[in-house]
Amino acid sequence: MSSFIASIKRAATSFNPPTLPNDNNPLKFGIISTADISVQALILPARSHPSVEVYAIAGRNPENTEKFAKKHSIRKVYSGKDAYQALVEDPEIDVVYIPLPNIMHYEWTMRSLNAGKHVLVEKPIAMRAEEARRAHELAETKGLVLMEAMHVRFHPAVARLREIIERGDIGSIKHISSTTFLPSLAGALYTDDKFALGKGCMMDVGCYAIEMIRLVSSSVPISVTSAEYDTDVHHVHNMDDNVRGTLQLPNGVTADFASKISVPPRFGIIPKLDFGVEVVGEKGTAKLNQYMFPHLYHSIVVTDLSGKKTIHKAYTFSDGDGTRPAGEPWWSTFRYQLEAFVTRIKGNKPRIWMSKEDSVAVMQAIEQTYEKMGMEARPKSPYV
Ligand SMILES: NC(=O)C1=CN([C@@H]2O[C@H](COP(=O)(O)OP(=O)(O)OC[C@H]3O[C@@H](n4cnc5c(N)ncnc54)[C@H](OP(=O)(O)O)[C@@H]3O)[C@@H](O)[C@H]2O)C=CC1
Ligand SMILES: O=C1OC[C@@H](O)[C@H](O)[C@H]1O
Repeated sequence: MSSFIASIKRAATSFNPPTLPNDNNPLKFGIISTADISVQALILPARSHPSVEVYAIAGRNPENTEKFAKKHSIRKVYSGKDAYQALVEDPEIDVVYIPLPNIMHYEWTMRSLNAGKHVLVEKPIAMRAEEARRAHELAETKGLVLMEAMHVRFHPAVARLREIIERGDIGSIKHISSTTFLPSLAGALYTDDKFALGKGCMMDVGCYAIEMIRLVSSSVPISVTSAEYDTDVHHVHNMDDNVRGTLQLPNGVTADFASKISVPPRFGIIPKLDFGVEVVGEKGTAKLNQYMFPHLYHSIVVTDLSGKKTIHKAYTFSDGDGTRPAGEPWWSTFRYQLEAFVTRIKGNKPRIWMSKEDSVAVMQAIEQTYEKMGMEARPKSPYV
């Protein structure tokens, strides 16, 4: 009962976090578009980060954009046809956050970097591994920070799972299984026009399943050995859903993943979500249940060969210091991600990072999955 109440308290605080005053010279963030995800991914996390001010927003529709800015107390509004470019050129802005449809990520990352801004771009970083590489090369040349918002990496629960594996509790890894099942209420149904925007299950939640396998195994490269999909929920011939795949990792380790964005509710009403990663080792297994919203609840279940189970949980880090705080139990993956991103911009080393190599490896695995499914690859960015 007490853990249920603690979970409700964490959920309530994460949806309505305390607003801390900004420090003297906060980083000014500009958001390109009024995408819903910016609220969870940046606007709420920024409230409790003294070094972040969500300063500007750009949207295509003036009325919507004004309304969004007012609701979230954003000072500066750009709207209309040239709004995105005007925002990236705003000399006041230090960082651009890009929650645009996937097909637009590469273009607006390149435009923002060329305008001298640091960039936080939604997952997947681009349409192709080559675009991810080029974007990172430009960031390196310009001395700017670019990071793909692969938020599931950043929570202490994931770090704890890695510690358990690294200290040998389950012995050497043999197999990893990873699942991302999103309820149909939360996943947008695919229609024909979504292909051009770069949608598809692998570009949506499938990339998390791949990322979790990479993360717990610390493996680059990985290679996709088989993949299959269904189209029977959306009935759109080139839209993958219910993807199942297998992977080969270094040292003979194997993996499988399954991803769906349209899992029907249990009994017609209870949303069913499953974001789990299970690692099978020679001395036991370790499973992290619920890596997507781990601040709400999660568990890491370690089972030894005799069947004995030990449960671990981690809502904060145990080694907090001045540049890398321990966090708060209600901090979401997005709040920890923002902490790491700002730490890097300030020239310090974050505990966890999503590097160029990580982003390129995820994109490569997505490309390989489409190829193995015998499916048309998502379009490349038209931006040159
Ligand atoms: N981390 C997470 O948990 C989540 C991440 N995401 C990621 O965020 C990104 C955006 O998600 P998505 O579902 O595509 O969001 P939307 O379909 O809501 O699109 C985002 C915004 O892009 C702008 N836009 C510009 N051109 C177009 C266009 N041609 N069609 C539609 N919108 C356009 C619109 O803003 P405006 O009109 O204001 O300019 C729109 O609100 C994706 O990369 C997705 O992977 C999404 C959900 C959750
Ligand atoms: O990243 C995501 O996670 C949550 C989903 O609702 C969304 O479709 C996806 O892009």
